[in-house]
Amino acid sequence: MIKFLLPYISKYKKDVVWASLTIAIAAATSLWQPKLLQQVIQAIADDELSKMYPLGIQLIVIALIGLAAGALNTVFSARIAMGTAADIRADEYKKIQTFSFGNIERFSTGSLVVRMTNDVQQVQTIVMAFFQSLLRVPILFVGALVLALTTLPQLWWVILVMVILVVLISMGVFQPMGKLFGSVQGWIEKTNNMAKENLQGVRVVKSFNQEKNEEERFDDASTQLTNINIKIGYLFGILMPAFFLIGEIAIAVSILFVGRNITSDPQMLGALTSFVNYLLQIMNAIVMAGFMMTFAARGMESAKRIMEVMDTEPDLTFDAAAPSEALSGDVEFDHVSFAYPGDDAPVLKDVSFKVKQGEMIGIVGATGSGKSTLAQLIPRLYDPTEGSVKVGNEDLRHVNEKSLRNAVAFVLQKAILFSGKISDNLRQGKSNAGRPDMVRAAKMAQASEFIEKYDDDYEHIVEERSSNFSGGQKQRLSITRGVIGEPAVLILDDSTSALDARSEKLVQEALDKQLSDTTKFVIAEKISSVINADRIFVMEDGELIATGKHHELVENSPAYREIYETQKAQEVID
Ligand SMILES: Nc1ncnc2c1ncn2[C@@H]1O[C@H](COP(=O)(O)OP(=O)(O)OP(=O)(O)O)[C@@H](O)[C@H]1O
Repeated sequence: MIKFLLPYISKYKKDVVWASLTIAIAAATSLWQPKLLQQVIQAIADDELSKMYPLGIQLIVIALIGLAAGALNTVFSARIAMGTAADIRADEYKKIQTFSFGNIERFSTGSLVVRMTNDVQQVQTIVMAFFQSLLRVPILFVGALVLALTTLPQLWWVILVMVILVVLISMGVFQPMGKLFGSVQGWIEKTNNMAKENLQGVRVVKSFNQEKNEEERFDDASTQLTNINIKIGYLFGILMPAFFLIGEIAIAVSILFVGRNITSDPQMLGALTSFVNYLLQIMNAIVMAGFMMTFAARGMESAKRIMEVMDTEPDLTFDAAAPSEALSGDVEFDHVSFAYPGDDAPVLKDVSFKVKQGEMIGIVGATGSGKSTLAQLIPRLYDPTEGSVKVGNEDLRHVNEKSLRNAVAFVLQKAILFSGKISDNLRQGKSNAGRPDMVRAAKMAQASEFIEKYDDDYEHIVEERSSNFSGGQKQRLSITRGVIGEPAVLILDDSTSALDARSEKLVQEALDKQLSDTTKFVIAEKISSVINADRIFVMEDGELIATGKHHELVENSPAYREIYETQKAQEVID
């Protein structure tokens, strides 16, 4: 953890120096106070009231210096802790941006969110605690020990017994507490995921009347989290009274052994008072060290989880040396097989085809046959396990990332828009798009009619999770974003499913006419959506079992004929 944190903390060298200095001053003042108190008591005992004033003033000044040093230390520690946390969060976010789909799926989005928020918060807490107690613990411990021993050396054994007892109890309590803190993180992640899933799927929850079930599921996880926190509370509950008891017994024993000397030796009263003070400071230092270790255990767990993210190599990187170029719309799969990362079963098996620029390809097949998977390899969301994928006659492993992103637009069935304005979302497809580009693209996607009804048309707000648009509207906006950059290759993955038949036909006609040079892959459930395609690919269990025009396939491919006839019969029933 130290190796991980050091480069971050070393950015705040000046604050580290100031935090250390101020805490050393604060610790020194708390060691000085009992000595002054001893002198005050001595002055009272000696009836030397003239000494009282300067001593009283000294006490107040020391207390004020201690207070100011403590306050300043909090400021410097907070600057280090918050700065470090912000830098880690930014680096983690940057790292996650380099992740492939596979990387993100392996962590799960919920886990990545907790690792970027709650775990960073834990690290921030430990850094803060560290700088607030960094020098305080050793200075207090050694200082109070030496001062106690010089004040009443005959009571060395009281100190020894107390230190042994406090250390033993600390070890017994802080160790299980550290373990419990570790498991708290896992349960926070689980409850966060549950809350996220429930809120995102709130329509399903409500329409299937699942509120009660969801509540129970959440309650179970939340109860587990509560139970762990209660156990931590119990341990704290034992810890504090145990320490107080040890402290009180140590004080009582000290008084018992030297108290009777007070009448014969008046100096003994002041010495005893300051000894007792130092005893408490020694105990304080050990307890603080225990807390630090527990915090460190929790922070370590979080730092480990952050480091896992930072140490993950993106399993798909683009060739930085590849030159930027305008790729043509030719697409080729050469004996491509593919299994999802972490899965052995191939989802695509030895798929080969060549598509010429400007062709329109329909892709049909049963659900789970591998249509979307095939499409995802074209913008290189994954690399094939075997074989190669080429766009513009270039193997994607040797293509410049920007060139590929400019060449291939992918429109998903589940339209995802970002909060902001419609225009912001469209500019994701073409960064310098002006209003005429937007109007032209929206017309192609049959989106202009509804966008232009808004007073602020293309500047209309997209709310979080695009909740102010219907499913069909979202799909149209998503298609608009896909076509606005006039890509060399356009993939529509079931992305007209929420459009009525007439709108779907209009979109296809517009794409045919206005994007005639663009290669189009249209994945469709209904054959009627791709009946006019230049070629139709038929997928079955990850294999490309037939290709051809509609009438050819009806004649030559029994699998295609079966799908077609089933759908035709269904249409008659409908
Ligand atoms: N991210 C993933 N990780 C692991 N397996 C996956 C993943 N996505 C899909 N699969 C599996 O790959 C197979 C092919 O899925 P794919 O989504 O490509 O099929 P599809 O033909 O597009 O289906 P549909 O018509 O239902 O969209 C399925 O068996 C599916 O379970």
